[in-house]
Amino acid sequence: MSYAVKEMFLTLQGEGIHAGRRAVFIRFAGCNLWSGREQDRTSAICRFCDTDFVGMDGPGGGRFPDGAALAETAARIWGDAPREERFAVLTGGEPMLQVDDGAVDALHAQGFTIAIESNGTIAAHPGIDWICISPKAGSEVVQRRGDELKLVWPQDGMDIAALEAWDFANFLVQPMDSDAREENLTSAIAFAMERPRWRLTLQTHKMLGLP
Ligand SMILES: C[S@@+](CC[C@H](N)C(=O)[O-])C[C@H]1O[C@@H](n2cnc3c(N)ncnc32)[C@H](O)[C@@H]1O
Ligand SMILES: Nc1nc2[nH]cc(C(=O)O)c2c(=O)[nH]1
Ligand code: SF4
Ligand SMILES: [Mg+2]
Repeated sequence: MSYAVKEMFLTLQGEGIHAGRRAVFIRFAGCNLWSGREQDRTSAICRFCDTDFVGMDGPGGGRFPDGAALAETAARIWGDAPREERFAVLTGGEPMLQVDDGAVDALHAQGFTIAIESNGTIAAHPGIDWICISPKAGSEVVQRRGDELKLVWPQDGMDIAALEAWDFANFLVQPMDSDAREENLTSAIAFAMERPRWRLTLQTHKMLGLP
């Protein structure tokens, strides 16, 4: 199938266990928890999104006819750095609306280790090498195992004990970026102080001025 990609760019992973790692980000267009239109935000399931994922008009974005075209562009963006370190982060929008065998096999054929950032409402593709799930209150998460669970905090109506029963190797709490970011940071610090199983993660790319 073809893929609608908002943007594709080289940066450092800003969040989570792989923070600081060189990565090609592939931001797929569209999400199942919000249309991406501001007028729909207050009625959406996910209301705090910090990302423009509408359309295919960003840097490196476009319609890719098949996995080979997607992966060749990712490899070109990775450039001359060592091939054995190639690392791609599939995000969006919700990448699992589009990611399929064609994308995963072609990225692997180009030597990429593949990570995903997903809301977990659609099962992750089994070929993905690193699964990060970020649950959203009011949604049904079906992907309850993976490498990192990244809880954006605070979120009303989140059952933390239920999250802790899921099968993740790492439990991370990330302060919500909003007009209340300072209170949210204080709350996220308190969350991690009270629950030593959870680690604080910050959106370091925003501090560094990286995309
Ligand atoms: C834009 S989402 C795209 C991937 C997927 N739809 C998801 O929600 O996981 C990428 C990451 O940013 C997080 N995020 C989105 N808005 C945020 C905000 N305002 N503050 C902190 N993290 C946010 C999401 O929870 C997710 O972990
Ligand atoms: N540098 C950088 N790191 C990120 N980690 C997760 C991101 C995302 O939007 O999925 C993101 C992003 O947009 N930029
Ligand atoms: S699920 Fe992810 S991409 Fe969709 S609106 Fe929420 S944070 Fe944004
Ligand atoms: Mg982001």
